[in-house]
Amino acid sequence: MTDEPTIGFLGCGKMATALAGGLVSRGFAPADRVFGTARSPGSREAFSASTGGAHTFDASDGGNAELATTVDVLVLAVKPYQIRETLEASRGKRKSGSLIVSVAAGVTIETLEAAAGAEARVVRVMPNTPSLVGAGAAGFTRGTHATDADAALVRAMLECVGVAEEVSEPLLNAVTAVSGSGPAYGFLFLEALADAGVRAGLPREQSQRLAAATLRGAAAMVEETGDHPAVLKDRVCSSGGTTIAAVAALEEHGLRRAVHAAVAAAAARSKEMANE
Ligand SMILES: NC(=O)C1=CN([C@@H]2O[C@H](COP(=O)(O)OP(=O)(O)OC[C@H]3O[C@@H](n4cnc5c(N)ncnc54)[C@H](OP(=O)(O)O)[C@@H]3O)[C@@H](O)[C@H]2O)C=CC1
Ligand SMILES: O=C(O)[C@@H]1CCC=N1
Repeated sequence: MTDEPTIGFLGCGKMATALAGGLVSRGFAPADRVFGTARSPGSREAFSASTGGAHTFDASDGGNAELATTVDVLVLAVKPYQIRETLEASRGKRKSGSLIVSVAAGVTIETLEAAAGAEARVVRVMPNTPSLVGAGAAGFTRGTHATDADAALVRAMLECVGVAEEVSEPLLNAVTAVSGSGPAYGFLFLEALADAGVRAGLPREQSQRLAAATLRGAAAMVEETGDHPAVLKDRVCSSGGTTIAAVAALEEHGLRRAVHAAVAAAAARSKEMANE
């Protein structure tokens, strides 16, 4: 493999577009070393636009095989139920020495290796869509034949667009539930906070800007101070003040229970998908 590997996304939908877009805009790979495949022109055009012109192949017209032949890193980014079939179809067509990276939720290393063929080097990744803006959070686990160099390459890719944690495979269900699906929880909370601000009288755009900057600020405080979130929360809560009144309302309405239930549901679903 060269210093600058070619990276191909088999399936160029929402996750592939976010990851590829982030990798190109953050300088991990120039657009002419990034490729994608999909069946519809719409998917391919959106991928190309978000990556500054990465070339795409038509999956309905032999494009998946062309991609497999072309790239050093083959990122499987179709729906989980399509992974086995598309990976089996790439057998005997993949570029010599290429690395397979799957971003599919719930599809195990065992399934990937069985579909890819003997000795295939596989890394399983759970990224998230904020990769597009360099604020991703990902977990990954290496397959039986993946080398230290493969793991280092995947880590470098993921760290170019955010943070990356190597975990044992069973923990990928938890990673999926916390950071893979997590942006949706953040967006839901942010939408609710902005709505509530509108209800309290703020114009919509101002409320949304304030809500987004506040959540970003809270996350940055946790990351940059290393303080426990509870300590930071306590510093906002003046005795008899506004914040503790709001915190009490959140506790009464079951915020913590709701978050626990959400993460447990996502982790259970991820585990279940391994058997589908
Ligand atoms: N969305 C997210 O936040 C995250 C998703 N993931 C994982 O990423 C994967 C993709 O999810 P997501 O991006 O959301 O889904 P999308 O539906 O947005 O993307 C799937 C892509 O696959 C293409 N496709 C379908 N069939 C084929 C085929 N036979 N050959 C090549 N391409 C094909 C689709 O385009 P077309 O229909 O035009 O062919 C589409 O571009 C999933 O496995 C998911 O678990 C992981 C982490 C986060
Ligand atoms: O909802 C899903 O199944 C995918 C995996 C994590 C985020 N989106």
